[in-house]
Amino acid sequence: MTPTLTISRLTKRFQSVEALKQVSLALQPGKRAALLGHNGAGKSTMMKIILGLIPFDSGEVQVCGQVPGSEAARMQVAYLPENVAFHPALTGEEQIRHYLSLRGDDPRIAPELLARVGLGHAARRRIGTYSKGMRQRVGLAQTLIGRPRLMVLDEPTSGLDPVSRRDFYDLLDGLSADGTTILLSSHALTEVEARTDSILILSGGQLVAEGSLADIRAQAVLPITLLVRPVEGHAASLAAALPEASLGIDGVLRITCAQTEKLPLLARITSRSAEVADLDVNPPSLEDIYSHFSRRDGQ
Ligand SMILES: Nc1ncnc2c1ncn2[C@@H]1O[C@H](COP(=O)(O)OP(=O)(O)OP(=O)(O)O)[C@@H](O)[C@H]1O
Repeated sequence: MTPTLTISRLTKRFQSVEALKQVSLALQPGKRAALLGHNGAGKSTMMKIILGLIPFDSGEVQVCGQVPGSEAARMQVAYLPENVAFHPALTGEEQIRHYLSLRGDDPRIAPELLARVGLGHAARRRIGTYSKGMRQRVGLAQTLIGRPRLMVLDEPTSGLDPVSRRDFYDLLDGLSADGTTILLSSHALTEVEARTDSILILSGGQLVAEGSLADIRAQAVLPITLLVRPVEGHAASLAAALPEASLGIDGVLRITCAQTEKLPLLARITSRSAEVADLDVNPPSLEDIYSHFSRRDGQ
């Protein structure tokens, strides 16, 4: 399958700052990728290059097989900036009709696009009366124009409440199922962990981790935590049998171990199953993995 986005050895410098250093990646059709990184990691610079808004120094970038920013590429790419600004005096429907006309599409589909982002009920109200979340949805409706093959979304869920965030990711699921590739930047690690296919971590301009959460978890080789709840009256005997465990005030035994030690440890615990009321195995969270990779680069 031909990737929707291909970046190889991309380097971008602003005077003395090397904002992107030899970044290479490929996104396949229908994949949802989260771009993570500390402030100044190079996320916006990468998005601007993909959109063709700024030039780069070396490397190669192809958007749907085209040069970024070319008319052929722009026809297939949609962008949602972090802070969307619309004319407050226009209604949502008028604003989307305007964008449809600019692109030469039928303005009559504006209500349908607004309904898809959950704004059907407010389509004829002035944008000046919309909440931040509603304005964000107008932005999202605008990105649906022209059925783009690549959507570049800069912190699309900032300012959205939990239900709106869930609706937003449901919409992305539908778009990716139809083959649209989605690249979104976010600082909300928990939601991208659950709702994207791959994770890209930029640190100091370098792509320090790339892959599914399982892939990058394996690359990070971080310890896992086992939580063992003893049967009442057996905490002391179980703690004695598991000397590496620490007993919390909640009565739960906590053991941190390397991935390779997990199965032998589980065998030891289950051999005393009469004393164990419950057992949880907690792999490192995306937050742990993200801190690991960001720290590795001295951030
Ligand atoms: N026009 C510019 N001129 C000079 N330096 C710039 C310019 N644009 C970005 N930079 C620098 O390039 C680096 C990467 O910036 P970028 O905006 O891409 O980071 P980011 O990951 O998007 O950060 P944030 O999460 O804060 O938005 C930073 O050191 C920034 O100061």
